[in-house]
Amino acid sequence: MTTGADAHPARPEIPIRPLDEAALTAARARQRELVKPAGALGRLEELAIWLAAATGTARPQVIPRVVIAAADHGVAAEEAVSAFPPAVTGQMLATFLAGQGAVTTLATEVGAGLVLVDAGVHADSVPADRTIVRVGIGPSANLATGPALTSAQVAACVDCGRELAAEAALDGVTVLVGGEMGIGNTTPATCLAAALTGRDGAALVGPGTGVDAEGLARKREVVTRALALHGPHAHGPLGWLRRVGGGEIAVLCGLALGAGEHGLAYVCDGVIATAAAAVAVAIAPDLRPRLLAGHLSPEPAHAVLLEHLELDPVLDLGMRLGEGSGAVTALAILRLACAAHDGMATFAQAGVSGRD
Ligand SMILES: Cc1cc2ncn([C@H]3O[C@H](COP(=O)(O)O)[C@@H](O)[C@H]3O)c2cc1C
Ligand SMILES: O=C(O)c1cccnc1
Repeated sequence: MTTGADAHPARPEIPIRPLDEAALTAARARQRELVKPAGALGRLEELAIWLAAATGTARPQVIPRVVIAAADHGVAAEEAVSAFPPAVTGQMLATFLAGQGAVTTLATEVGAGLVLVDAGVHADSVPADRTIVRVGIGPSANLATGPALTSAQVAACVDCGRELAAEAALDGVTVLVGGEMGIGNTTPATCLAAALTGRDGAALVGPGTGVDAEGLARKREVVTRALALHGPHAHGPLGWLRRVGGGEIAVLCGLALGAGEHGLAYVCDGVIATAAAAVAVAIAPDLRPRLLAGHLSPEPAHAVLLEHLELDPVLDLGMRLGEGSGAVTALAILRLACAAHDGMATFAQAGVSGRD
């Protein structure tokens, strides 16, 4: 396997739609007129204004879709970095299909549509269901001994994510959530967090699914080894994505980019989805204002990524699952924010006296 320099350009040109200034101004003005003291709904006001700007309408609606990308990882098979076996990735896809996973129950409750993507699940454990979108690649290679993906695999995954965002826009979706399932994927996510922020990788390693002290030490060693192996050769965010990423992370990177291209809002979940979004922002910096941090995960790399992206999480509930579960939970708050923004009367309409 080659560790030669990355051949592809670091920053392909991806046109990101700017926020809609007119909708932003109109939504801000509306908030000032609603029958409450200015600012009294706190972050709910900001959320409605943000969604107005992101979706280009003064009275925005949350029409959500969750794309769950799944992949297996050579680093999980070969370096024992997870508390669970790789077979769980495909088994959880089957659980999602049955509507019985955490994210699927939460998504049903907030009325979000779901799309499942196979971005490299082991062929012997992936469900045969025809509704699953298939990128057509296998599990990533062990990032501790060589590049995780080939350039062609990265391109196929990123294109798949961008296409799913385009389809969502055509279907009238306004808010996209990227979720993931991939045993071992906190390891690539932590590598990417270190690479993008310049922080020490070992210090960003967390327990993921709950590895013991020995597993944690092994994970730190693996992350340190991977960063040392690839650092001298990696050029730009796409180079890092190829070397230390994974299929589901590349799909979610493309999904976030696609949200930017098609004028959708994008809600980041935990450490893996946020690492993917951070790669997308490194490729296309104009994407950042379209992102919302749904929640804060206790994985150390997550806080560092959010700080790097200057994103303030909506929720801090100690959730450390992934799947998109934290972002979907935040959709409930976003929906309430929009309900108040749209449904409240103005002072004039309600016949309520304004400030002295
Ligand atoms: C049953 C089960 C359901 C999950 N749903 C999400 N994850 C989460 O855990 C994995 C990452 O943690 P690590 O790097 O430690 O393997 C990913 O699949 C992530 O989505 C799950 C993990 C398990 C075991
Ligand atoms: O932050 C997350 O999303 C996360 C944390 C642990 C395991 N899987 C996902």
